[in-house]
Amino acid sequence: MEPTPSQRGDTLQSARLPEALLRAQQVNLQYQTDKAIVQATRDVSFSIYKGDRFILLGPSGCGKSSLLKAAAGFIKPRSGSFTLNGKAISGPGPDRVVVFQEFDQLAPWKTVLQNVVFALRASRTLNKVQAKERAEHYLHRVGLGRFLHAYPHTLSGGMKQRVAIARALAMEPAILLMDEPFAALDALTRRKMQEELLQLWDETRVTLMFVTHSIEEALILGNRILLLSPHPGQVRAELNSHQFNMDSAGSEAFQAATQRIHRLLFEEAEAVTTEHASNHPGITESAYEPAQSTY
Ligand SMILES: Nc1ncnc2c1ncn2[C@@H]1O[C@H](COP(=O)(O)OP(=O)(O)OP(=O)(O)O)[C@@H](O)[C@H]1O
Repeated sequence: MEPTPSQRGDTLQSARLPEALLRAQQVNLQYQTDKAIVQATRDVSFSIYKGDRFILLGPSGCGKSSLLKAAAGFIKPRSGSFTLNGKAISGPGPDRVVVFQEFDQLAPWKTVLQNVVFALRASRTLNKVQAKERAEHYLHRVGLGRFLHAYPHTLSGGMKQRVAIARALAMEPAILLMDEPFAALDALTRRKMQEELLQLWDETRVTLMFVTHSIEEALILGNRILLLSPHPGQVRAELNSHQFNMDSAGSEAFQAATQRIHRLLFEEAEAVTTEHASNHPGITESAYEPAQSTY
């Protein structure tokens, strides 16, 4: 049967991509050192859509952190551009908040609550009462309601990281930029934090850009993964991975996806192009699919 005009419209609508929230176009990042110019990334392009859990995955030194810093506005591309909602990124802003690895993210002389309130007050959008209410709300959300008045040195690594995430979420940014946020944690805590991040995402649908060099972490957390080649980082492939979650690790499809990503990352580009995504039920290539609930 012929589709009705409205059905045809729906099909066209669903085939159309949404506007990108954050877009990198042909980004070349370089560092000038005493001795030489270090090319960190070469012509990297990608688009992150609202609600994505977008992962930058690649070996050490491929430029993941540099891309995140450039998206945050801390460093400027040598050429190419970053845009947020179509506007060029020219410096840091409250619409992009970064969570780093655990080390020293919190002021040790401030309580948990004061740390979050301070960040909110610094952005000058909330008064004292509003900032306190917002801070308490997000600290409860990450399960730290009983630790509002604790000092950072009395918290475990995982709890400190939760404060940093609550502080970032409390800023209600357009995108949360996370640079290996769980890398310094032990394996069990890391797994718990991954689970909590997915739960938080389910509740908030915050857009995430997440840097990791762990294939497993990328598959568990991401709905889309950008694979970068070894130094200097170039885009190797872009994959959809929303079908995996905390419970998938160890499954056959998960193992197959892990092996395939490993090959894509570490084998020669020519060998990679001979392989086709349809041979691998675990992950699909390129075509955008929005993030879905992880439970
Ligand atoms: N401040 C800097 N000055 C000079 N070179 C730098 C600087 N920061 C990074 N680089 C170089 O740029 C390249 C990319 O570094 P970057 O930290 O972005 O990689 P990465 O993929 O995040 O690595 P890792 O996973 O080890 O953190 C590397 O060769 C690195 O040595």
